[in-house]
Amino acid sequence: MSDGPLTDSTPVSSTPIIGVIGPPCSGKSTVARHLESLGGVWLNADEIAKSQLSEPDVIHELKSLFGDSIQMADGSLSRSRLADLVFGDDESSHTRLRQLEGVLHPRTRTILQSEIAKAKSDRRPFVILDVPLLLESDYRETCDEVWCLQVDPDRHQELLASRGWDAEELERRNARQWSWERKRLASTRVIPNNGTEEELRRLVESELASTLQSR
Ligand SMILES: CC(C)(COP(=O)(O)OP(=O)(O)OC[C@H]1O[C@@H](n2cnc3c(N)ncnc32)[C@H](O)[C@@H]1O)[C@@H](O)C(=O)NCCC(=O)NCCS
Ligand SMILES: Nc1ncnc2c1ncn2[C@@H]1O[C@H](COP(=O)(O)OP(=O)(O)OP(=O)(O)O)[C@@H](O)[C@H]1O
Repeated sequence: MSDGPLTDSTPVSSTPIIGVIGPPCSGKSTVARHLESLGGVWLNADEIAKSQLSEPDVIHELKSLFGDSIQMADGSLSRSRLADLVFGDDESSHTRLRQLEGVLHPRTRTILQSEIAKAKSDRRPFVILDVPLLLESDYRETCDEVWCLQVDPDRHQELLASRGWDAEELERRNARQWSWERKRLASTRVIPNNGTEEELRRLVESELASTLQSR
């Protein structure tokens, strides 16, 4: 492990951007959280997209697209109702997912780009770009490295269970993403996550050291 995060001597251009991708519920956020504890700036696209769902103009636009039933009594949008509308395997679900992405992705991209620019100007040691659809949304060229989580099927079932997801929930989301093989081919490192969190943390530290030393 290098002697700690890079200091202020980090030239602006050298803030490396590490993309983290992998199947749903495979450990991306766990990896990103540990990288953040090692000095990185964690940019979480899922959380940014979720935050947009409480913006009044987004609520208005999505209600006009999908109807009032997506809004709950407290005025917020129901993510589970939205998931049921967009993650089906019929053509109308595909259309609705494209409509939802059309509302959320441009906003998410603007925020991500602004946060990346800030991290560079602040000469932060590195940025973690935690974007499930990183490749599908053309962020590959933004990254200096892309780490792809790998999880064995049995282990994946355990992680899914800890989230309360069944195989069907995983499949309906997987079906709307690139295959794991295609993601691996576009990645610079594969991060197996088939052991304990401590083993994952140790692997993350050694891969980060390798990434920073190769700069
Ligand atoms: C439909 C929504 C409201 C469901 O919310 P929910 O809390 O159930 O899921 P959450 O947002 O935490 O996503 C969990 C996982 O689902 C998968 N997923 C989410 N959106 C998509 C999508 N558009 N295409 C494929 N997979 C997706 C990802 O693996 C993600 O990590 C939400 O997924 C959403 O708004 N998706 C559209 C915006 C988007 O594309 N987000 C991904 C950021 S790259
Ligand atoms: N090595 C591990 N040992 C035990 N639990 C783990 C391990 N890795 C991840 N988990 C747990 O599995 C669940 C999914 O992990 P995480 O949220 O990091 O996945 P994710 O890929 O970010 O999910 P999403 O697709 O929703 O973004 C979490 O409850 C997390 O605590």
